[in-house]
Amino acid sequence: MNVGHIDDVQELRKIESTTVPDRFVRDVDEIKSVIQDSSFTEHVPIIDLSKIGNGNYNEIFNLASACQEWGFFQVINHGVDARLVEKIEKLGMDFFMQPLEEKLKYKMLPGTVQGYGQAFVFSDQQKLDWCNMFALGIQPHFIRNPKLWPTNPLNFSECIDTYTREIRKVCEKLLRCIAMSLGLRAQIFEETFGEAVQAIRMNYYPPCPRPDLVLGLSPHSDGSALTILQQKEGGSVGLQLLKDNNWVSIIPIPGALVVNIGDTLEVLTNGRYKSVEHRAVTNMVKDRLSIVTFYAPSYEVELGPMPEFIDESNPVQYRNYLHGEYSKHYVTNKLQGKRTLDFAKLATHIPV
Ligand SMILES: O=C(O)CCC(=O)C(=O)O
Ligand SMILES: [Fe+2]
Repeated sequence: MNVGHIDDVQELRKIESTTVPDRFVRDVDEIKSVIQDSSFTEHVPIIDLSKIGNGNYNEIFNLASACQEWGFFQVINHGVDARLVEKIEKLGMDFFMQPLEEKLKYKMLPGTVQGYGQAFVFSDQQKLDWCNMFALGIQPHFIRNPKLWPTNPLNFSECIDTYTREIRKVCEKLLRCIAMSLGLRAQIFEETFGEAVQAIRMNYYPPCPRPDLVLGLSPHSDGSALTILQQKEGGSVGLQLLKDNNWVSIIPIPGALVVNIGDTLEVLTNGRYKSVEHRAVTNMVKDRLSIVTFYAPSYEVELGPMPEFIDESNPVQYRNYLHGEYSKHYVTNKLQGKRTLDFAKLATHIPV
């Protein structure tokens, strides 16, 4: 695989150029509406997780509509300690601010998705994202690569361990709530998933001299069941989702977690809850750190639409497959909107 030369965007930033290398410059149609129309003010729904814990059916109803209409929502009162959130953000920033040489000790090798670098680059023709990533497999334990767990900054790895354990509880709780919002038994996903796979990715977007020409992260849907994203306060607004053909910015609520439906839940619900295409854009003066958790079924689990979502007016839309096969397909293809899910989509028959 020849991925060509991949510039490290933080190093580019140090040159203080007013231009960006060609490999980062997107085609016009790809970039459209990166500069937001400020009159576009729709907000993703807000879900109060503490209300659901108290059996508030109204909030479950809100969750159902958030999943169905948006595929994205912000969660408040999620129970993760604010000090832990602050700590991982600080250590994450400290990690990215280290000299390149230190970070390259954990280099993400071409074609792999763990460590420091740019994932999803497979050819020297591919455009690059204005982003540095640091990713780790967390659970089950066998997906961990201990060589990639940093010794610097001090306590970073320990903090990742604590943080991911806390976030896992939120994932489990959210999946129970989502099951209830679909009229299913709360434990159904837990039972289906087996020993769930959990991974973390920190995305660091330095300021960019030409935010109008580049993307922070290419449009994609997530291959997970559920994704939880936390963003450092004071950073730029960067995450956008595609709704009714418009890119809508998610304005962060301090302390909230952004949650989105991944491809796996789309398949399981036979398209009732769909994964939504999203991307990140950059800013000329502000940087941004996002800390993202991907939560998915065990690799050995066979997935396909659940019978509860199939009837005469809702024919089967996806085939059955092992989650491990999908996961492999996902990480060996470039990010390209929702195209990755074609892997599972059945051809739709147009009646004649
Ligand atoms: O940084 C962001 O806002 C987007 C991150 C994301 O979509 C991802 O890591 O899958
Ligand atoms: Fe994503």
